[in-house]
Amino acid sequence: MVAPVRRPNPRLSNLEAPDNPGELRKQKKTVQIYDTTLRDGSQGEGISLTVPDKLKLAQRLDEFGAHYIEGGWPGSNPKDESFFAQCKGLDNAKLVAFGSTRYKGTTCEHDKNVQALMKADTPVVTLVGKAWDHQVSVVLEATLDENLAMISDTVAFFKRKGREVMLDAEHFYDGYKASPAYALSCLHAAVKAGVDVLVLCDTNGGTLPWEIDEITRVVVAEFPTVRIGIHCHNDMELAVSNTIAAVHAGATLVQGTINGFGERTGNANLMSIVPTLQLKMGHDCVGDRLQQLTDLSRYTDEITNQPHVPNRPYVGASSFAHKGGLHVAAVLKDENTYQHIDPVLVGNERRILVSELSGRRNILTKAEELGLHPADESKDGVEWNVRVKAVLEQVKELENKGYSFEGAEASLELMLRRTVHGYRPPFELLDFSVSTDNKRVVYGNVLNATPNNESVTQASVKLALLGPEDGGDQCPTKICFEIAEGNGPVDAVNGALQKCLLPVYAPLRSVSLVDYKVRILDNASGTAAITRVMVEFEESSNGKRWTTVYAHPNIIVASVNALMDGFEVAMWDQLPQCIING
Ligand SMILES: CC(=O)SCCNC(=O)CCNC(=O)[C@H](O)C(C)(C)COP(=O)(O)OP(=O)(O)OC[C@H]1O[C@@H](n2cnc3c(N)ncnc32)[C@H](O)[C@@H]1OP(=O)(O)O
Ligand SMILES: CC(C)C(=O)C(=O)O
Repeated sequence: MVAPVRRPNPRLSNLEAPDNPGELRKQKKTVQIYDTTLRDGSQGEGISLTVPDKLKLAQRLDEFGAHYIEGGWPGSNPKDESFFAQCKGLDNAKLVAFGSTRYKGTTCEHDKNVQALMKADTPVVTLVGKAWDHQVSVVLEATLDENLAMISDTVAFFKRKGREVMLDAEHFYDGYKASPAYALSCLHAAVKAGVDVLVLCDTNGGTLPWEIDEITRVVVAEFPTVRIGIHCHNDMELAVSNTIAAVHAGATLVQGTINGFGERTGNANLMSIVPTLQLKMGHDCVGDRLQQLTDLSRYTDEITNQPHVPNRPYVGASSFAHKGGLHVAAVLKDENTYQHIDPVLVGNERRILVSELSGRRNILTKAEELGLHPADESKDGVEWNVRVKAVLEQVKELENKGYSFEGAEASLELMLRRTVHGYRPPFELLDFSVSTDNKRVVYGNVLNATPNNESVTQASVKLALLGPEDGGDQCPTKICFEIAEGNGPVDAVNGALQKCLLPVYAPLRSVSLVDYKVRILDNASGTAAITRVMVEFEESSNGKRWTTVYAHPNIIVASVNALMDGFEVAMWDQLPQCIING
């Protein structure tokens, strides 16, 4: 039987945020966070979590203050079953097992999926039930009444077993638009069977925020004593907005995933929803633990082996990165001029970038971050401001030639340090040369010959090792000439440089080249194009990383200079060992 329904009342539609704090406080409520990264999130392409990964993530979500953690679908695969067998001792969150309502034509006692859910032995069970008549006919190939019985039987079964039960009403919004009476009757069937939470799903992600608002209000009014939840997908990039709209309309539980991971274009991103609910709408979700947000997001990227997305709101590396000179100047006077919140609230930080779009203040801030202070630098009578201006001009000029300092702060640091009065580089490159011999070699006998190319690259470098300024006779400048072979030009030059430098700067042994990126800047010039080389280094003793940049029409010149700069950075804090007779 289909239950009677109330039609949506357009006058109920109201997307305006309360505009006075009193009203906001009145509406402030706890919104429960239901994380489904371990279940719906792992339906995202490219995401495959091991059981230990799932256990670690569940632990982190628990520490973060999620109210519910959906661990998986126990009837789906052995991995999820094993997760439920091992996941014990969450402090704050309730563990949830997910599965579908019983299959048609059977009973809960005989349904494999239902029995697997039982075996998972979790305090909470979430059931997906169809709420769109079209899907019932086409996908389940069941009658509308049979679907209602599948919902109510399964909810009642788990209620009898003492579980907290949620119904994820699949396709609810599309179902409501197609047939409001039937969609609501699915919810009524669950409520009559004792369901604890009705979760309205925008399964295909195709519903607009004002439709979510209007339909959610109808459900909230229809079931005033039942908790209403929301589950959105991001097919129109509206999953976060739609979730927020549902809460504004009365939902008190939100389902979503960390970083929005999920099938197709993903699920609603809890990393945007939680701070918005707390900081903009005054609801309570995880309290002060909101400061763990950025860490949680990046930890999850690591564990799922996904690249960090810098422009993710709130948690991205660029979320509070300021580049334009005017913005930087303003933010330094008052952060709120170009920031909508204090990044500390979500565990993130403000960053100042340096590029051709910078003004003086970008450079001044960087210099301060590096501990270079005007007071130290005026010994030669040149004003600090004059130096900064010179560096700014150099940045703009070099970016015009193909450099990019945003991703290579070490090169900027070098430029700043080199302007400091009395700065003495640890070495100077006097000469270098590289040659590659490529020989065609034929292996085997005449009948069965395998042609191959064998190449050997050799590099030589001539360096002046400068030593300390006051080294005098004890530690004079030394000329070093070394030759090395390598797999290619960069490897060979690197080898020769290290031969010269290691005897003088022993700690350089723990420095390695971890990334090497080449980009052709004016591809119209073909092989004569300017090449930008970025080299990333790592100091293994402390995990410190830095990147240098150089641009030149000759890829080898660009690479050697970026390498040399990287070594210079590594040698700043190290005292040279003098070699008198080396
Ligand atoms: C919107 C969502 O995200 S829902 C979650 C989707 N996630 C997943 O499907 C991941 C886990 N799934 C699985 O491991 C498998 O699909 C299983 C174990 C659940 C089912 O596997 P199988 O029994 O081999 O069935 P299969 O996946 O081929 O087909 C699904 C069956 O479930 C039925 N079904 C679908 N939804 C429901 C539902 N809400 N209630 C009851 N039965 C349902 C379908 O009608 C179909 O049965 P049919 O083949 O008799 O028509
Ligand atoms: C099963 C549910 C929660 C789902 O993913 C959806 O309907 O979008």
